[in-house]
Amino acid sequence: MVKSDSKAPRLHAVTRLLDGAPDLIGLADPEQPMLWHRGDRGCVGVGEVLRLSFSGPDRFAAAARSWRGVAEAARIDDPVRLPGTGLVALGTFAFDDASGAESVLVVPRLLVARHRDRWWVTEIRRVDDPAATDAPPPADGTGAAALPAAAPEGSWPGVGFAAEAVDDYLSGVREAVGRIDDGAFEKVVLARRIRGELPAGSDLRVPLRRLAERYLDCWTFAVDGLVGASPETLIRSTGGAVSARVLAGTRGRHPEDEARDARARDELVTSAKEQHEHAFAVQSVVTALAPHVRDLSTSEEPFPLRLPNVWHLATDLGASLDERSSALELVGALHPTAAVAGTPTSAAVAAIAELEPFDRGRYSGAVGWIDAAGDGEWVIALRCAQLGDPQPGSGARAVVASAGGGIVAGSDPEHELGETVSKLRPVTEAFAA
Ligand SMILES: C=C(O[C@H]1C=CC=C(C(=O)O)[C@@H]1O)C(=O)O
Repeated sequence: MVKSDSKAPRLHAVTRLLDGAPDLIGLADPEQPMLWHRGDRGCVGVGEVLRLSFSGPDRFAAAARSWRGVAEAARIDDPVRLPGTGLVALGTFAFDDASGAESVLVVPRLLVARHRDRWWVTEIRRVDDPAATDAPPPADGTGAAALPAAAPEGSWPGVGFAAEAVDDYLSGVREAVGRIDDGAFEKVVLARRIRGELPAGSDLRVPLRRLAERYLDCWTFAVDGLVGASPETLIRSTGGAVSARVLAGTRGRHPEDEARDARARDELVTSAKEQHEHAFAVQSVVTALAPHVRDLSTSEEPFPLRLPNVWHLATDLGASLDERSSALELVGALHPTAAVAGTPTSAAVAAIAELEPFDRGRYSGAVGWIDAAGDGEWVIALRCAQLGDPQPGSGARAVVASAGGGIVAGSDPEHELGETVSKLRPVTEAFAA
């Protein structure tokens, strides 16, 4: 492992267009998948040439600095020049400054990717690796690269989950509402966890495919054992254009009953409490982004975003980048938004540390990718599960999923609990037998 403070290793990245249209999920490693996927865009990483590891309050800034060093030292042969061609790292960052979870940037050995109707492969080698050559990926005679072969999909026994400490969650929500009434803060996001066990040899491409096929408006991801499908874009930064999608305010869906489902949506859109909760989240993103951008605009009214499991109140933001901030620097400026922490931020983060009886790890942190130009896409790590290392002997892996919700004046603990059940559905259904 290369530590963030060591001299930047020299990488050589070669990108070539692909002739065919590979099944990206099929190419993922069954047990250690590395994936970023939404509709007709995405990438799969195979193997690993570099891993940078970070922790503590400086983790985003240290990662941005290290990545800039790696990118500047790299040799990049990229005639394709699309978002995500050339040298790319995928990453996942912990929520809390004091988290015991590692934040990482990982550069795969091979990246197979798609942007609409263009497909490409990037091969990355370490220049200091004696096995490295200057040879580009094998070409098929037309200048396009040849496709790697996908292994057939294996078995999926399924994971059943058990809830942890539901009473602690309910009493935490009651305590938070009391503190809000006393004026300690205005909003806090409290979460709870569920836990399961994945038998050895399970093929994680099965839940990833389910998430990608079902959650079309979400980014399906797998980075260093963090697997999920998030609807909330923290930041997308490509070629000087910046965008984000802020979510806060939720109702469970009722797809089996159209009238009831429409009532849930209308109730969400007209609820003063939900609009209030949403406004905090939008304001936190606008305030954090404003120093880095110009021409910042938002969708006029929060709109109802329909996902298979929930309705969310959503606001889309767009802007032009005003300086040479990389996507990672923007992530560092934005995190944690009021969609996952609360308002004011520091009081909310302190209340989370006190009222949630666990380390969130990477849940509600950031997950995404960055390229050598500093462009990238990062989502808030929601609707996801963290897989542990294989246990000695059995090879089974712990699977821990978390979900939370914004607590404001008037929040009802049982209602909030129900909301976390809806938010956990992407994971519980994708991991089911
Ligand atoms: C904190 C979570 O969701 C956030 C994103 C959308 C809506 C939210 C809400 O309505 O409370 C949360 O702020 C989660 O999914 O665990």
